[in-house]
Amino acid sequence: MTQSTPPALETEPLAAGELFGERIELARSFVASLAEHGETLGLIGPRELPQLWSRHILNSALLAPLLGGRVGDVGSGAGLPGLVLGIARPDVEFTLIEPMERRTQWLQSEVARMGLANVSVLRARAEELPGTGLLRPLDQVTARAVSALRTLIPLTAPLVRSGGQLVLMKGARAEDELAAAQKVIRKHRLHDVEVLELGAEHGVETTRIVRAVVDP
Ligand SMILES: C[S@@+](CC[C@H](N)C(=O)[O-])C[C@H]1O[C@@H](n2cnc3c(N)ncnc32)[C@H](O)[C@@H]1O
Repeated sequence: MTQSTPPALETEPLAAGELFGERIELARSFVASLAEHGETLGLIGPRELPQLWSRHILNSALLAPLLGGRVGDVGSGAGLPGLVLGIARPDVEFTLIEPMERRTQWLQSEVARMGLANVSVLRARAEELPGTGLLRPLDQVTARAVSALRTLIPLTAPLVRSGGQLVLMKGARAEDELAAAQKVIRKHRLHDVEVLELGAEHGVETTRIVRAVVDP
């Protein structure tokens, strides 16, 4: 019987230094830990290793310049984008909101291992948080690969203070999802809705962000 060789971890792209600056060692440490444990813990698939830096880590880090204040990341999973952003932006306070126990344990252990004082983990479903007192209204909410905008906006907008922002990572279908979400955009009184394309400025795969101001 032949044994297949596990796919190799992607070599760190040049843009990583640009995006993480002096935090690059912490980013490397997170990538190494995710590469070692991610598949066993069901956080990433085996085919993700050859694209771990470019498809996941740098893709998440692209949001860093858009953030400030208190930020919640809904559905963090392995830590994308919230934990990566917590590494890149130690001046911003992040709450990683994730309902699955195994994933929150992973997030908590990584936060403790890297000593990230600006990152906390909350085991919850986003829609169950408003009114509980567990989370003060946030300045911004991020999310990546959680659901289509039509369902994501009702999960995220109630967590944001009046005048705060949604910063939602979307792929090529951003405009289609926006068209299908017009009803919830009106219901949650979102305005200044825009699609930003990020990545080209760092020579990495581009990603599309839907950003909107919440005005309840
Ligand atoms: C496909 S994974 C994406 C994880 C990560 N954001 C990424 O980009 O790799 C979706 C994550 O959203 C979480 N999730 C699903 N519904 C949620 C909800 N209502 N509130 C908070 N998190 C939720 C799931 O547990 C899961 O970890």
